[in-house]
Amino acid sequence: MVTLDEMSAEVRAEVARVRDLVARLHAELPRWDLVVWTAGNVSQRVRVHDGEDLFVIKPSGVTYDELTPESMVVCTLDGELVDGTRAPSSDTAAHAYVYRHMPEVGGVVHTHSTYATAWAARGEEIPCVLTMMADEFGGPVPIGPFALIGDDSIGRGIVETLTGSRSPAVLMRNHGPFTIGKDATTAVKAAVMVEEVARTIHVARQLGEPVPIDQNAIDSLYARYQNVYGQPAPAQR
Ligand SMILES: O=C(CO)[C@@H](O)[C@H](O)COP(=O)(O)O
Repeated sequence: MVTLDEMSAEVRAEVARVRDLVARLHAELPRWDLVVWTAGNVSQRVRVHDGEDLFVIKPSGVTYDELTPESMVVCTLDGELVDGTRAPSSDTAAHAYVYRHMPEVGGVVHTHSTYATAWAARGEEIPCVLTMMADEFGGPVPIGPFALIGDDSIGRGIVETLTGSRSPAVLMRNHGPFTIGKDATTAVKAAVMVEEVARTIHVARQLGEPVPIDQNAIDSLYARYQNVYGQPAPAQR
């Protein structure tokens, strides 16, 4: 087993930075009411230029108020422990599978947020009937297959469902949302947004049938939000 101490100073410095970031991002899950007790987890890939990538994930079953950068666990993309004093998340295999099969993904988040998980319990995708959905998801939020925790099943379901999809979120049937992003911050944002739209559309459906948005409008909204929205990128010096 490779250990972190055997790696370059550059890798060790990047692992320390990602540990701090992932520990701070875990606090966003209870902050946005996306988890209770120890449910959910966040990870981020550590890109290693002259070797195999790693990723940082939370330790299993540790309450959010006890999570620190030092408690974060470092694993290989095969889910093998590289550094950490505690057992890694029970979703480590799922995160690892996503990182192995979706090289563009830098962050993975799992929550049990109430409304998104309610849609997962019914195995029904969230229809794209809000401009916010078109912005963030580029269409509906899809349902992934039922899969037991502990092996590659969940990871395979995430990859099979999201490969080729605009959506950064998948509702794993009878389980809950998993989100991906270019980094963990982006994946946490997707977790916050999928809960928001799940709740809003649930409320809308109590009052009647939501009105669909024309596909051309969805495409236009998605392109604007993904490429224009927000502050312009700083000019290259
Ligand atoms: O969904 C499950 C268990 O069904 C897990 O994702 C828990 O929600 C978090 O597990 P740990 O990350 O604490 O191991």
